[in-house]
Amino acid sequence: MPEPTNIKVIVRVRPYNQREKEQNQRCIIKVMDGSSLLFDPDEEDDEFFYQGAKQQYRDISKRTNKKLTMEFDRVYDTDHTNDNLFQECTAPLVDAVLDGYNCSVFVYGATGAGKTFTMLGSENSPGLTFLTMRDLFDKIQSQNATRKFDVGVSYLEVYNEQVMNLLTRTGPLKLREDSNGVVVSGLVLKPIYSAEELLHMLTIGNSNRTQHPTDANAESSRSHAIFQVHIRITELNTGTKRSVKLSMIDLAGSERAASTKGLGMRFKEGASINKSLLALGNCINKLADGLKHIPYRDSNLTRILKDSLGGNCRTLMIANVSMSSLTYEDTYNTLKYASRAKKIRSVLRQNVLKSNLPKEFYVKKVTELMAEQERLLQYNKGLEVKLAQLERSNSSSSGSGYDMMELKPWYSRIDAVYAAVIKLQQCVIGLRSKIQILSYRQTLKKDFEQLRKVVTQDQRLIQEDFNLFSNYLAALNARNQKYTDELPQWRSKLELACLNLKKLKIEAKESKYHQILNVYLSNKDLEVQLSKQQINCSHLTSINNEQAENASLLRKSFATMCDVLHQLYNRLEETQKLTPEIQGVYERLERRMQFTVSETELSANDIEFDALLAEQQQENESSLALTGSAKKRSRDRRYTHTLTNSEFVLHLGVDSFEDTDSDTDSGDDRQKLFKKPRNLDVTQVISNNMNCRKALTATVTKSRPVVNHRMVSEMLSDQNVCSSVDREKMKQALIKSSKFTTQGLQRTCAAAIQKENLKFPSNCVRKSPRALIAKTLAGSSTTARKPISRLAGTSGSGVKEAPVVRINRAASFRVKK
Ligand SMILES: Nc1ncnc2c1ncn2[C@@H]1O[C@H](COP(=O)(O)OP(=O)(O)OP(=O)(O)O)[C@@H](O)[C@H]1O
Repeated sequence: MPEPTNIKVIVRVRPYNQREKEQNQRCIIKVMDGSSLLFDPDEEDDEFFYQGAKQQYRDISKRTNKKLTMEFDRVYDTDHTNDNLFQECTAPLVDAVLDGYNCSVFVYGATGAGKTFTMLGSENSPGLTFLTMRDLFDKIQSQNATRKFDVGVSYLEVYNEQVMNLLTRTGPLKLREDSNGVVVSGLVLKPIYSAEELLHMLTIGNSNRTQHPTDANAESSRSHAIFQVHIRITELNTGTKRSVKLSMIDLAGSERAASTKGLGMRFKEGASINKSLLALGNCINKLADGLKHIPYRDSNLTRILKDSLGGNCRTLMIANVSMSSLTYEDTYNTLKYASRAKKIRSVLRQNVLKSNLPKEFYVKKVTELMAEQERLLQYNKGLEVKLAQLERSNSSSSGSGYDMMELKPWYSRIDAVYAAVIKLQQCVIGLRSKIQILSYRQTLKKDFEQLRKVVTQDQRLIQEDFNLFSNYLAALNARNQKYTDELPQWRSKLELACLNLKKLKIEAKESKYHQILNVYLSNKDLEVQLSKQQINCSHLTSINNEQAENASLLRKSFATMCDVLHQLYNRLEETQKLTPEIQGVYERLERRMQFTVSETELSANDIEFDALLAEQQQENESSLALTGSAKKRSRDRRYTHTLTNSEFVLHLGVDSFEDTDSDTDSGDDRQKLFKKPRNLDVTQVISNNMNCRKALTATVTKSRPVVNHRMVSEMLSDQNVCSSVDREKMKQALIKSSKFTTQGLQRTCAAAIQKENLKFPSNCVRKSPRALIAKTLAGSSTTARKPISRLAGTSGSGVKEAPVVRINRAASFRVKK
């Protein structure tokens, strides 16, 4: 709020100077107390001497004393120092400046009255400007945490009505007026960051000030000096900005030309000074009288001081006077002006920078905020209504509402039962997996042992190794037995857990929360299924690794044995020691090896196997997504499928373990699914243990007789066999024998011919059996028929028995390998 205030006026009385002392002038100022003085008092010993004798009567030529008592805000006697003035008068102005008020201090008085001494002081006694600026910077430093200060200074002098920049010694500068008041054109503020810098600027300006000695003052300032500090204050928390200025003005001395005895330039200076001071006096008078029109424009000094005198400014006027009667008139004038100035009232307000935003912006903003407040109030009301509804529905747990507090115990019970089922299921399946793997190892070791016995000639070694083998086998047996013994115990625990689960499900069905609980139970069932799948998968991986390892070992051993065997066979043959028994063994061996299917058939198997895996995978995935009856139907389908592919199931050995959902699966089903692994023999292992493939190829091999039939027809065409009788017999015999592949059959025939007709090289049997047969037929029908008759079997039992073929074994084996 703007506050009306008066200019504060203080009077400072300086002591006598040397000249005054010498002239023994009387004291015209008597300081009565801190705020009043008596101008031109009566002299205490006002004695009148005439011709050296004291007279009883007063000197009638002497002027009567004025004895004017004057009141000011403060009167400082001669013994007061600059520091006293600072503490009492300008220090409070510093606080006012930092509060956002413009402040001015100006000194007024006759030349030599002590204005410069008061404002600038001396080395020993710094003046008000120095003390005030130092205090200002101290206070700025102490407020740096909450406010930002931008400080700039200017130092001007008005000399002979010209405005000069004392800091840059430039000018004259022009004055103009704008909305902010009087502005000095071209004046650039000097930014200041420390008190020292500021005082340095002050010193520079003082040194540039125009001074000339006068009769009244040896260092008389002939200009008005205006030192201004401009401060922009930014409140860091609110961002509010203020722009203030503190002006320290040292006026040139008011003087009478007579007293200064100025001539020429000095006279002109004096006239100019007097003109500006006269204008100042006029302004003060009119301001004191409360007139509206103030003639500030009468001089540059009053234009510059416009703010300080009648504007928004807290102003301190220091009237400097001498106590000597030598400056009687000047002192009287000074005191009169000071008294007048005391009556000037100004209206103060804090300087807060105006925002550039238009009023409409704030109106709009306020409207928006009010609308937002209204919206939030409505929203709040809505929330309160919803909260009340929720509280009501919570308190009444009837109807479709449910109470979590009641459901929690259900969830806890279900979780506990399912956790037990999953854990026990893991134990049972894990045990079975171990038993199966151990059984497999036992069987395999036994088979190996038998084979080793056959091939090892050193009986002593056999005995030693047999002991080791027996120990190993016994250890396997013991472990297997341990697991087998433990299994029933775990199975019964699992069954008990399944029973508990079943009871819990029935209980849940009868509960009022059955819908929620059913969903929860279904999820839990899926968790059980998932756990089972994971254990199965892990078992399959381990058993598959073991089998693959053994298969590799056996394959290598068998290859070596075949080589040895066929070398022995050749030796026997060469030495005519080949007996029908040995040949029969070979025959059986070859038959066993003929489980290998053709490339085409393998591809077909692969495709079917992949399709089956894909189907299985799909079912697994869909079973996870199914719940309730849909899941049950899906499971039934899967079990049916598994049973129809029993070979596949057997190979995996662990496909079906107990199903926890025992109310949907019969015990028989489980029994069927729970088969022990097959007792594997050597040939099964050689076939890479892919019994599952064999099972899957069963459907493919069904078409084999058709293939063979076509092959045999082709083979026994007119081109190959001349006699229709032989052809028919051979055809029948070969049709019965479904063990030959197309190429195998041709080679068999070719080998038989080659055996009988040694002129044919043996490699023809392998490379071009068909050509060999054709050549034979073309060369000699009897020669060609000879092996054929043998092939057809002369005993008459050829149809029932497998044809006895004298095969070139080496060629045959080479082909197979
Ligand atoms: N209060 C004081 N105590 C002691 N000496 C003072 C005091 N005031 C002024 N003087 C002395 O009086 C002399 C004149 O003072 P100063 O120069 O301040 O006068 P002035 O008013 O500035 O004169 P001008 O207007 O001519 O510049 C100086 O020598 C100064 O030291």
